[in-house]
Amino acid sequence: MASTVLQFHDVSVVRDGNTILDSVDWSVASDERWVILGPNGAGKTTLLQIAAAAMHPTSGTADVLQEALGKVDVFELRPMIGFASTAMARKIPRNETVLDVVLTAAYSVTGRWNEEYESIDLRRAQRVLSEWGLEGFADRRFGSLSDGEQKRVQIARSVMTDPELLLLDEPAASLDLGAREELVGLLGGYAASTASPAIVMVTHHVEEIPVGFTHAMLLRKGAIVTAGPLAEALTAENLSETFGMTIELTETDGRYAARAV
Ligand SMILES: Nc1ncnc2c1ncn2[C@@H]1O[C@H](COP(=O)(O)OP(=O)(O)OP(=O)(O)O)[C@@H](O)[C@H]1O
Repeated sequence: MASTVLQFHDVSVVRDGNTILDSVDWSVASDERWVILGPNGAGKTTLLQIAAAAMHPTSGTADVLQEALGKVDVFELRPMIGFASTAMARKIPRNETVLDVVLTAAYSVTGRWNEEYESIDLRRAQRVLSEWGLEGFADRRFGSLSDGEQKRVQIARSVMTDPELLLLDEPAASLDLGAREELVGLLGGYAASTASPAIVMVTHHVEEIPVGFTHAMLLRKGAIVTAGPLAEALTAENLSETFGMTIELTETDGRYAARAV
């Protein structure tokens, strides 16, 4: 049975007198796959930071994996959360091998030092690499990979610990069309598996929503425009309100495309 992995009640974040998140109520169940869309500065990354137990709300309550932020040791919570973002990627040493980038997730570190890895970790890392289309890449240096390959390594790293919640901040940003399609296809396959955790993905483009994603949140100026099942939330009308322009939305075989009218 599905359990609740995120429960936000009246969550606000204020920084330097600016309201970055404004009274957000949100609930995510373990079998849901969410996409979060909104203009630059809408608060998407801030929302993800709270979901990652990396930031506390200024007011309101946020339960992550059924633990209330502020009352739980976040260092116990974080290993159960996979988080892939550009900020995380910057911490990965360029000369680290792909295998070590993924393996070190088991120890919540970046950069291999003298840890002894169990063979079970090694086998899991190799399986995760092959699931993300990275067979044959184990010995390559992270810095020598293409953007698309690096993004897939980051996701492989974030699922290495078998998390209960997977957070992806713009996983397809800067990818060319082929690399994007490859990644969106892999994410769709991953999302379809009942063994996969709850997923929350921030993106700027509806074209990057994998087939099988179930829910959407549209954010504007820190406030929710709409949040709910994908078919109800992701409409031309809601996108137009979110981006402040008239937008046309099309859907073909579970993939979306949008443009201004
Ligand atoms: N520590 C901070 N102090 C002051 N302002 C901040 C801080 N962190 C974020 N902000 C501001 O909060 C707003 C929301 O930022 P956030 O990164 O969450 O937006 P976003 O929707 O992810 O944007 P983008 O799509 O451009 O990545 C921005 O205007 C940003 O400048």
